[in-house]
Amino acid sequence: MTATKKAGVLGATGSVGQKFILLLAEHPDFELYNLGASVRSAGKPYAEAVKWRQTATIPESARQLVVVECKASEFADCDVVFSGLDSDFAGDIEKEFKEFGLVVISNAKNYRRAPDVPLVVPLINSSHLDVVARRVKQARAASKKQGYIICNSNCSTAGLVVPLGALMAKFGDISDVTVTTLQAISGAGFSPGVLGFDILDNVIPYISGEEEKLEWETKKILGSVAEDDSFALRSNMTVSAQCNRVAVSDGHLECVSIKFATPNKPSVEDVKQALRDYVCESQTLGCPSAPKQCIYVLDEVDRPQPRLDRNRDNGYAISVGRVREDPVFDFKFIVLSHNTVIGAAGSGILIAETLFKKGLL
Ligand SMILES: NC(=O)C1=CN([C@@H]2O[C@H](COP(=O)(O)OP(=O)(O)OC[C@H]3O[C@@H](n4cnc5c(N)ncnc54)[C@H](OP(=O)(O)O)[C@@H]3O)[C@@H](O)[C@H]2O)C=CC1
Ligand SMILES: N[C@@H](CC(=O)OP(=O)(O)O)C(=O)O
Repeated sequence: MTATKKAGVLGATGSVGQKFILLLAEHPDFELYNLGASVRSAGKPYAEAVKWRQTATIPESARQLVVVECKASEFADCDVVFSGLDSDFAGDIEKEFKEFGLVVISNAKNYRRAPDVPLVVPLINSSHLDVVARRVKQARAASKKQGYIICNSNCSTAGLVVPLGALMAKFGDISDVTVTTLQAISGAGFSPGVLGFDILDNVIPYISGEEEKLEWETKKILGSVAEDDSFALRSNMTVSAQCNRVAVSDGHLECVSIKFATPNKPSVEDVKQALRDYVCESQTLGCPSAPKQCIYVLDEVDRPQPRLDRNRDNGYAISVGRVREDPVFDFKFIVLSHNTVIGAAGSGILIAETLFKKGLL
């Protein structure tokens, strides 16, 4: 099958960027067309510019592509641009791309709180893309090219909101959430990343800004779209997060407790079944990267585990285990998500596939 849409990747040499290269290399709809990174990398063939850290080898389709600077004019022919840029630089660069009329799907934090920017975890709130759909249709009717930014969430937030959203869809509002994360080192990126000496034989109980992101982004993602197309935060939910860095390469594990707003509580078996039954829009649309199952509920007492479970459905699925009653809240469980796939590059690709299926790219 020949890919029909040209894709650019910004930050192509980084932790998220390398995952984009792997996931897009054989993609049926998107062709790796332009790769961007800093001036340190620009001008070199990708294989020379990148310090490759994936277990799969560099795809042939990327090896010889010459990395360019992240200037919108270099990406003028792209139908979609995926950004895995360092957040120190993503703000200005993504804005320039949007103003140039390009579609940017960003992994950086810079625009997640912007009132007109959808913050999307495609397994749970792809409905927020409707805002973009309306803007694109209006622009097309006026024969204009519409640039816009869509953001992915923080990687820990992506894992958390999937079971929360699935349970809210079945049983109604959740009023209280506590989450303690054990986050992989790939989440800290490669430049400079976590020093081996700091993480070996150790756990670091602090990740800058992470707890605030989990507590805020969850409410935007699980919130609604107001009549004026702004995003209304879910105000009746309190989220409390504690974040830790652990010596795992990929895969964020999260210990979650939840309390439902309703006095009529489901049983543990009802909760497990609702998670297993959950179906997302990218599945019903037939998006090529959609997981076979959004949420795998594991019954083994010692699962999920990052090394054993992070690659379910190529990293696009979430694993949930140890679902049980909580003596303080209602239920507690463990969530595992692949931080650079469904927590980053994979989410971006599912968003683009959803736009493509809906004729918006
Ligand atoms: N890692 C993860 O699990 C997740 C990360 N994110 C977010 O995604 C983004 C990328 O993260 P990550 O891949 O981990 O980071 P890395 O540090 O691994 O990669 C950063 C990328 O940005 C490029 N870059 C740095 N400076 C500039 C510049 N001045 N101009 C253009 N490009 C530049 C680098 O290019 P060069 O090699 O040339 O320096 C590199 O390609 C961040 O905003 C991060 O917060 C989001 C979700 C999950
Ligand atoms: N901070 C996350 C990675 C991430 O998602 O960052 P951000 O929210 O800035 O995109 C981690 O360290 O694992």
